[in-house]
Amino acid sequence: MKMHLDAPREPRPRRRDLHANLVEHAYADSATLARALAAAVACDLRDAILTRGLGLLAVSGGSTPRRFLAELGRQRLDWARVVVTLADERWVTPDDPRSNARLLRETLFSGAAAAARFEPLFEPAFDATAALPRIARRLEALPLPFDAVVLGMGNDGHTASLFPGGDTLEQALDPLGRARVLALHAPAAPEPRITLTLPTLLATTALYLHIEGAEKRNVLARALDAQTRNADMPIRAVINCAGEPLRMYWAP
Ligand SMILES: O=C1O[C@H](COP(=O)(O)O)[C@@H](O)[C@H](O)[C@H]1O
Repeated sequence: MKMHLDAPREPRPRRRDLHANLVEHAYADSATLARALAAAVACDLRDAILTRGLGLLAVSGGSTPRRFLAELGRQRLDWARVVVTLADERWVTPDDPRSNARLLRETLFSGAAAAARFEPLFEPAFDATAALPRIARRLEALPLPFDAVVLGMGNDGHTASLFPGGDTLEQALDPLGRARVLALHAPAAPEPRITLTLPTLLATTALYLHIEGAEKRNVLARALDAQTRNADMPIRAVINCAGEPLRMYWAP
């Protein structure tokens, strides 16, 4: 397994293997976690810029990553050489408070990182399904693998917008599936979603899971239970299928 450095001068995290393919980095609080995760992702991007001239990053939305995204935007990086997309998007307009693109505008892209190129998972269209071909064309042009993918997780075990009960979940979880991105409707999701598929999320050099709080830790433990199926809690499919151990960043 590869070693990597956490943020310089920060207290060392508690680090332990929770599963053959899941390494936990536990921090004392959310602010320390955000700095450490931002420093780790910035290292991945700088390395990629040196190696191949650009850094390719996918980040998640929702409520958890706000502080991390703001920290990441403050990292010293040649942002003009970075391409950013989302792991998933809610089917709302880009100025809606639930838009993950809006979250990025308010955090990651509020300073120097605005020089990065952003590939949104949104196109003006009648609905998510109608927008999909245009979004997919843009995503297919990205030079995968990603250099870093940062996932979140909901309390039902969804990650990106791979929701239990989603109408296209089986296709989205197919490790050999060809689609990079799909539209998905799920009973638990308040609006239709656009999500990167499992093989797309796993096409990355570094794969992170950012979760906070005791409840999400318990959700993760349930996902790893022998009785759980990938389709019940899709985060399980990510952990089991990732080519490199998933780096879980957690704080209480
Ligand atoms: O809807 C979503 O939920 C998950 C988890 O969000 P959180 O608010 O519980 O942190 C997120 O990872 C995903 O990107 C988002 O669209």
